[in-house]
Amino acid sequence: MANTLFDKVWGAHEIAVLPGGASLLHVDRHLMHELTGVEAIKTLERRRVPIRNPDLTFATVDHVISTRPGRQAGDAPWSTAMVNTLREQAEEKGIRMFDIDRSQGIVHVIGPELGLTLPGLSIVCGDSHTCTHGAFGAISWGIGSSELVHVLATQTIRQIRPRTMRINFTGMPGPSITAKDMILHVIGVLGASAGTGYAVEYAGPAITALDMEARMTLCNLSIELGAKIGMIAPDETTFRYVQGREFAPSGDQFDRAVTYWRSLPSGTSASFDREEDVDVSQIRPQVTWGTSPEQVVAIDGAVPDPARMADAKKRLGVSNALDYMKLQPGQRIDEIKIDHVFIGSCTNSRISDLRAAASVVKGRRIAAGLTAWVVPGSSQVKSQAEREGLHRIFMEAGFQWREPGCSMCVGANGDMVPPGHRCLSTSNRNFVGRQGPGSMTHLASPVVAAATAIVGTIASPEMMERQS
Ligand SMILES: CC(C)[C@H](C(=O)O)[C@@H](O)C(=O)O
Ligand code: SF4
Repeated sequence: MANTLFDKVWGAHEIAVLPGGASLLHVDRHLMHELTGVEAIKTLERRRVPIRNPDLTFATVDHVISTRPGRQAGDAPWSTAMVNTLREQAEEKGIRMFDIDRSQGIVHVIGPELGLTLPGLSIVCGDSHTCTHGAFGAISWGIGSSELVHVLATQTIRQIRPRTMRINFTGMPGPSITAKDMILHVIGVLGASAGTGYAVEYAGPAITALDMEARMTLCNLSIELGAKIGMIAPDETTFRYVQGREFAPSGDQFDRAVTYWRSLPSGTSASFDREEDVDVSQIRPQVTWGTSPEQVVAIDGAVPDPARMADAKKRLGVSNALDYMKLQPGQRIDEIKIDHVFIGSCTNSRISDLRAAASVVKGRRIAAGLTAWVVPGSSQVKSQAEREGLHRIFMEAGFQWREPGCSMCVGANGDMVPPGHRCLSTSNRNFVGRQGPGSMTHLASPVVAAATAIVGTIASPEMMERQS
């Protein structure tokens, strides 16, 4: 039996199988942000335990840092203190920190951008969207606070080996369909807990055709499918992306690395604990209507009607979500009026996302009364966008152009959608209160976000064109 991509990478990191069956794995890269990192380092200090390998921990500030132009730290005393504490800790412990003067950004955007994220590595971070890095063929997952302390102290992690699942994307999606639509559709079809206990590999021609940024968007939502790990086999697209990045191997070492990386993809006879086929050939742009990413429909569809549902539990779930979202059963998606548009987050804040959104917005104005933000994923993305003049396109249309960070994805820094307001967001979670207490979130792709900002009701670029 040929091994899967997951089995090969896992096997290369397994130091021992512990009594009870869990594995002890070596951690190649530990990524850190202020919201979970600061406390972990304080715990180590209290216990007088040194950091085992500070060279393999890489820190940035993203969750609580202000995104206001001219920002230095937080917008509040507590967030400023948290950012400054991480700065002091990094300095003192010899941890490399990507601060606002140097490649700062959302941890899952800067890892790949700096070449820290590579095929075949094990990568952990105290953050559930660490699954993003699986786009490179790494095993990469979010860890909890006690695990974080363990990783800092030992550079290893104890982990129960997940089962393997392959999701085969069949058919090629139409030209206006993005990776965000593909993964939201998969979550809609399989459900938000389908991946629980599995490491998922995404495969098929529709996956191979994606560029690296789109692959990251897709893997980013693995945790919304329930899977801590989501992976895509490394290929020429991956190697081209990695080559020349700051922390990627270079020269001879790059060639040797590529030789190894070519051995990683699942063999043709690899077997998985579970396989699913999902047809993406007919899908339309996807928009969530409820309070879980699985509550998703096509943009030209309608909100479901719980009265038509046979299953009592499902009926209750749907009607609770509709109540919270202040929507009527059967209401058309394109009739939903939006107050806020947020283009950002580790899902969709990379340069290709901003280019796609800017191409929709160019020469137009956002709808009257609507607030629209663009928050680039990193300072590298921001500078690149500014070199291309994208910031001007957004600002001339009435968008706010902010500094990099998580921002309104979770509102940890105070960037929140006001209570009772409805936001079309390019992020990955639409949970109750996710973007602020009483806020309502609809998830969609950057092009849908851009068109929605212009029209004022949920719209695709095609719908926007038809209206003008
Ligand atoms: C705050 C952080 C720990 C959290 C996560 O783990 O994902 C956040 O990034 C999120 O997206 O909800
Ligand atoms: S952008 Fe959102 S999802 Fe991503 S790490 Fe930040 S808070 Fe979490």
